[in-house]
Amino acid sequence: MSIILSANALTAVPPGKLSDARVIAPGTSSGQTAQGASVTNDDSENFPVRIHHVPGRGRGFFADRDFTRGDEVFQAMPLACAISEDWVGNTCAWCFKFDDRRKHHLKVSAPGGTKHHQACHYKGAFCSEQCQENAIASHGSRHAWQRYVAVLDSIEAEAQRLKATASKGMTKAAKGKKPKSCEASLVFSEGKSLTDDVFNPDDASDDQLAQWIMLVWDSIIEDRIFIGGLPDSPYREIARLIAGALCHRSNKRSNSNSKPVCSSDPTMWAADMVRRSVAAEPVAPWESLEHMQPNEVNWLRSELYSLQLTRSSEGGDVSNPATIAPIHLPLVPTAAQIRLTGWGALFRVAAETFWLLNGAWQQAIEAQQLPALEHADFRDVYYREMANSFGIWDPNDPFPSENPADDQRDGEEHEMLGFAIYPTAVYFNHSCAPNVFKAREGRQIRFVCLHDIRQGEEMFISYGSVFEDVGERRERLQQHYFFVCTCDRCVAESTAYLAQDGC
Ligand SMILES: C[S@@+](CC[C@H](N)C(=O)[O-])C[C@H]1O[C@@H](n2cnc3c(N)ncnc32)[C@H](O)[C@@H]1O
Repeated sequence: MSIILSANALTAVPPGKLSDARVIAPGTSSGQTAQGASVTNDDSENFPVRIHHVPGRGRGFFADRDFTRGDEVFQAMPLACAISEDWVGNTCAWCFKFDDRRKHHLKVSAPGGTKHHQACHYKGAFCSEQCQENAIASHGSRHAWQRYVAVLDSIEAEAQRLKATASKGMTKAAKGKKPKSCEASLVFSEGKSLTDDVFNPDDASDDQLAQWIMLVWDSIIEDRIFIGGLPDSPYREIARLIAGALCHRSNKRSNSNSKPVCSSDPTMWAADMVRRSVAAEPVAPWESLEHMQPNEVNWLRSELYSLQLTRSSEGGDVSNPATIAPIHLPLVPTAAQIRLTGWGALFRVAAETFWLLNGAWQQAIEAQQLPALEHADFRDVYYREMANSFGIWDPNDPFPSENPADDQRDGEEHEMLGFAIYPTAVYFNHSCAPNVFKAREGRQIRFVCLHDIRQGEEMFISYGSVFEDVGERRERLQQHYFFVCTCDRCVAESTAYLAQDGC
């Protein structure tokens, strides 16, 4: 992907256009398309890639036939996207076409507003009536579309309210009155009362950690922790992206004709999802999101590790794990601990984003007949967006570039207009010497071979720049995607580096 994690991690890169219902026939080359091509749930053997598990990397896409440079692997369609606040007026909300003069004249606005309100407080714009119709159709009905826009409208109203409340708080503080918040000192207080009631997360299984996270979130909701904070702009955009995904799910659940996922074979359902998202449905199916790596536990482990490193700089030796004091977490986290400890603070941004969306959702529920927003539903999308979403870059990179080295650039020096979840494309692992290129065409991403690829080889994209040195690349990937890159190039370069250092 040019996975770019949006605000967080992988904002994968460039995507494409829709609505001409094209599917790449398996075995055809770039540009050759076929209406309703034959990738179906019953003949996934025609799907040109297979999903296999790779030790240390999880699932990955492997070529199921020989490809030559320039061949298209498949095309992917987003399930949900968010245009960044800075570019809402310039970017078509459907095909992502950019206009630096903000000439897209069809505004996305909630029904019933005044003319002034509609002109000034729109949630996006379309470059053509066709794009507007495509967007409405993607929600299944005009009513469902209006419901989605109403939620976007409420997010904006809620954000304005929080901004006003925050600036009142600042005025008070400036007059010498303390703001009510008790988070002034985010003390790292674990270890102060080491008892049997604590555990070391390094010793806990992923399932145990997932259950512990549930307890933290139950308390966040019950005790209304981190409520009223205004998350930064990228997280407000994530709130919009989650709103889009959850509205699609609500539409899906009310549509009794929707087709269940019937296979446990990952290649089978990937083939089915790609076929449906490109040919049959104008957005990727909701179930495709549920197959994606959830990332929440990986995120927590990575953040806790960073906290340990921060502390280690005051005495521990980062290169010697034995000197890094373990973090102890309470088995039953209390509201006070979540509010006041360093580990509790790790949940702040997600919680603020949840409360923002929840406030908006509450406003929209009654009029729009939406089900209540559960924190588990929110987290389902929030943590999957991390390390799994693709950046929408402008300009699109053409393929091939005049300079072949440019084919490996991943949005560098481009403007990121927003980000989107392409659930059928997330099985491309990363390599710092990728063999697949992400080419955005409007709303779609076409995955195109950078080199000849033999049947059985793994297919890789890059999750960001491949022009840094191995240390910088690994650090960025660890920070944004929570993994130590084990691609052949990183392994070779780090081995050469250690050999040079006499290690
Ligand atoms: C977008 S997902 C790719 C699909 C993923 N392997 C799965 O099973 O769903 C990104 C995740 O794959 C793994 N990954 C991708 N490329 C890797 C690499 N070069 N080295 C190690 N892990 C990698 C990491 O866990 C990363 O967070």
